[in-house]
Amino acid sequence: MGDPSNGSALSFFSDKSAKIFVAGHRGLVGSAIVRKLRHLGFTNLVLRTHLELDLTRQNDVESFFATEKPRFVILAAAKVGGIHANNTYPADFISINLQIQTNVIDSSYRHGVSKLLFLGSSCIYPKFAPQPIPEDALLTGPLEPTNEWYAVAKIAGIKMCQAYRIQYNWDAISGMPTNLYGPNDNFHPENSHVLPALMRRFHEAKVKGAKEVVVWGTGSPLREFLHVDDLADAVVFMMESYSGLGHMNVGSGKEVSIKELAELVKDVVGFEGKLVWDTSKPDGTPRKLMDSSKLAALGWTPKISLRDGLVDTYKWYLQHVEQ
Ligand SMILES: NC(=O)C1=CN([C@@H]2O[C@H](COP(=O)(O)OP(=O)(O)OC[C@H]3O[C@@H](n4cnc5c(N)ncnc54)[C@H](OP(=O)(O)O)[C@@H]3O)[C@@H](O)[C@H]2O)C=CC1
Ligand SMILES: C[C@H]1O[C@H](OP(=O)(O)OP(=O)(O)OC[C@H]2O[C@@H](n3cnc4c(=O)[nH]c(N)nc43)[C@H](O)[C@@H]2O)[C@@H](O)[C@@H](O)C1=O
Repeated sequence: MGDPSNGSALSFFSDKSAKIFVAGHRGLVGSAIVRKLRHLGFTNLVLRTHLELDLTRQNDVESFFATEKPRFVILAAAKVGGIHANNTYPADFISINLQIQTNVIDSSYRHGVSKLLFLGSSCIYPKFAPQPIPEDALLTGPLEPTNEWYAVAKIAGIKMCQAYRIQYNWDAISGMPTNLYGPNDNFHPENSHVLPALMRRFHEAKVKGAKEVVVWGTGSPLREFLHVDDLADAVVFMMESYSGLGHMNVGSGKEVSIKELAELVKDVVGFEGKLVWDTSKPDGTPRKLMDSSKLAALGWTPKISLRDGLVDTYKWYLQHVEQ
């Protein structure tokens, strides 16, 4: 067995015709990765919608890999949602995610994929982790209860990549993004994350001339936001430049309170009424700023400010979601 921290020396950028399976290509993250890969000149992307290939079905995933034999896999398919969805559908969040990632990681290995990147989330860390959160805070304390089922699945994904690297010297890496936003986000009123939920609510209130908008929780939790185009840039960067055993944090390094975020979204959307806080809704984890210095030391930094990213996302929302 070789050194599990080395993995493959194959360059991702050297062959733009290499077959790449981007799982979850219609989602927020997958669609940004596809945009980035196409922009870089990659020509051989293999893509399947959920309807065409349900990744929870082991036999179908197995046949897909046996037929398509991709060289690279970027796993951005998952059951995803905000605090309410995570808290309401714990069985879906743990079982669907465990199934998708187990099927895709194992079939990728067995069908000769050269390198796979698995995406987790900053919710893998303990609720009261040191801030900013270093990668080695993983499994040092209890999880935030509103998303522990999803977090346990994501931790299992990291460990599965590590186990396959250790046992088979296979190049599977994991990236842990912070809270993301951008084009193709989920703008569902209840099941989405805070940023798209507020953008929609403020927009609808502005259109209707409402006097106030309800925002969940106390407004005091702190969150770190990253535009999904920055994440896609980090993903291709890691595909080229990182082949290690440890998972890698991917954040903007900047945090805002939910109250500050709400004021910013309100301003970008142009809603002029007031905010009302519904404290019967959960705050979730009080703070989760990640320490992304490991990735920065390899040479990657984010480029899009929160305000610029919000303006860009609101333009997209007006063109694509608003009726
Ligand atoms: N959004 C965020 O703030 C964050 C996301 N992440 C991670 O990034 C990754 C992508 O998330 P995001 O883009 O936001 O999620 P989305 O919900 O926007 O997209 C998820 C994608 O997964 C696909 N999918 C879901 N279930 C299945 C299935 N059973 N079979 C096949 N495809 C399926 C969906 O396909 P279809 O469209 O065809 O239904 C969709 O394209 C996830 O691993 C998530 O944990 C990490 C941190 C933060
Ligand atoms: C990315 C991450 O996303 C989830 O964790 P979260 O960071 O808590 O995500 P959230 O965006 O849903 O909420 C952030 C904060 O914002 C507040 N908040 C206000 N008003 C609304 C609102 O209208 N909708 C939502 N969803 N939240 C609101 C809300 O009460 C909370 O204090 C994980 O489950 C997990 O999926 C994960 O990994």
